[in-house]
Amino acid sequence: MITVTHRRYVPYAHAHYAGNLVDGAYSLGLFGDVATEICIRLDGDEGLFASYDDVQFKAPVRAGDMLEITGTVVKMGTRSRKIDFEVRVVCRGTEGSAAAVLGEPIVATTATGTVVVPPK
Ligand SMILES: C/C=C/C(=O)SCCNC(=O)CCNC(=O)[C@H](O)C(C)(C)COP(=O)(O)OP(=O)(O)OC[C@H]1O[C@@H](n2cnc3c(N)ncnc32)[C@H](O)[C@@H]1OP(=O)(O)O
Repeated sequence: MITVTHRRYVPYAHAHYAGNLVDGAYSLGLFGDVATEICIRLDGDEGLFASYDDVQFKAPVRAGDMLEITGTVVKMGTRSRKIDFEVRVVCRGTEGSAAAVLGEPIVATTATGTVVVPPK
């Protein structure tokens, strides 16, 4: 099964809540981009997101985080592709412009969703 990984820096312009927290929808936007690449690689089309079965916000995403976003296709239907998603924080700001690579990535967001590609 195909896995696609994106890496993304979270700009401070996206901080939305106290403590520089980013809104949960930010992770869903990142999942959409990963799903788009999966659809292009599998089907030569950007595809359309049909639904999420489950979304879990397990730990905060903060401005200044470096994220790793993965999507793995777990089921191929005729036109539907079910995908498991995960956002992991791999680097985080400490103070001022100082930042560190985390020894153990933090799993921040997980989801399962379905994309649909057009008929061939
Ligand atoms: C990659 C990221 C992109 C985006 O984020 S795009 C922005 C958000 N998404 C949208 O705007 C999409 C809006 N929705 C639609 O346009 C349509 O709505 C769909 C194209 C998603 C589906 O419509 P239709 O093609 O007419 O569906 P069907 O012919 O009834 O089913 C085709 C396959 O898709 C599965 N499916 C349909 N709806 C859902 C659903 N809501 N959740 C899970 N699966 C769905 C079915 O089962 C079947 O699957 P099987 O081909 O494998 O047999």
